[in-house]
Amino acid sequence: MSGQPMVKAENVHKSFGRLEVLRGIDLEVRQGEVCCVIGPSGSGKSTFLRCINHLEKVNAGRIWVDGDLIGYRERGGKLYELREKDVAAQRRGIGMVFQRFNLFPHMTVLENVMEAPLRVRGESKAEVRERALRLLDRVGLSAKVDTYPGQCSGGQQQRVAIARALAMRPKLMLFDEPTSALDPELVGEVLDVMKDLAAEGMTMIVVTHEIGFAREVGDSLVFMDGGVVVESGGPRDVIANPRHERTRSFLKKVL
Ligand SMILES: Nc1ncnc2c1ncn2[C@@H]1O[C@H](COP(=O)(O)OP(=O)(O)OP(=O)(O)O)[C@@H](O)[C@H]1O
Repeated sequence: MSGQPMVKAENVHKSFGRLEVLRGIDLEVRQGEVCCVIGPSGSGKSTFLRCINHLEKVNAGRIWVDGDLIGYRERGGKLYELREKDVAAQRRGIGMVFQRFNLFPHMTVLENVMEAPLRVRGESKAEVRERALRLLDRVGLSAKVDTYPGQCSGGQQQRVAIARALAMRPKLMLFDEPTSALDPELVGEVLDVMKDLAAEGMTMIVVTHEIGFAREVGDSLVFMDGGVVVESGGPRDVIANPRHERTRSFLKKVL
């Protein structure tokens, strides 16, 4: 395992107007680690994920992904914001899966997975197509490649969204409550795909309410509340022996 963390966040602050949402987040995620993030609604989990790929700009603090400072260039102790095309290049290395799948409804499943690589890379259509088909096979959707998102279940659409993110060959995957919008019977099929990804060594940060998944698949568990990391550690440890009262009372509600 390399010495450099895949993700390093240092004293990250983010406010929306007067609302201070992140109040000094520190976090390190190693290469190949599955880091699960839990916490009450409004604690800043989504905002933190969005800061990692610069969908939100931090007000203070820094985030590095694979050694790259996200959104900024540092020179002479000062930070300069990167140009949009450089931010876009950084984002290509970071796959994100949202609660709502946001697929293009007028494109087939296969076209959805091919869209981004065709738009940004100099690969041939045949290469992109082959990779997209392989990824759709991997998420169990070979039979659905020529259908439209509207003809797929929520679980299938979310698996397409995962394949779409993987099509950019990310080094890091961010999941923002990927199963919260699904009917309960469809949750397992999405979690299984994520489990496989984890087993293949993908570095993942997963905001989730699925405590079972965090316990079983997570290498680390982070409990956020009020815009700070209240505690973190091995998932089984944090779940069985929370050190803080806030973690204890949150877990009591969700377990
Ligand atoms: N673009 C925005 N503008 C203003 N307020 C925002 C914005 N994005 C998030 N917020 C506010 O920031 C706070 C934290 O939101 P965030 O979505 O990060 O929390 P969360 O922990 O992910 O919650 P949940 O579990 O409900 O998704 C909330 O009060 C939310 O209303």
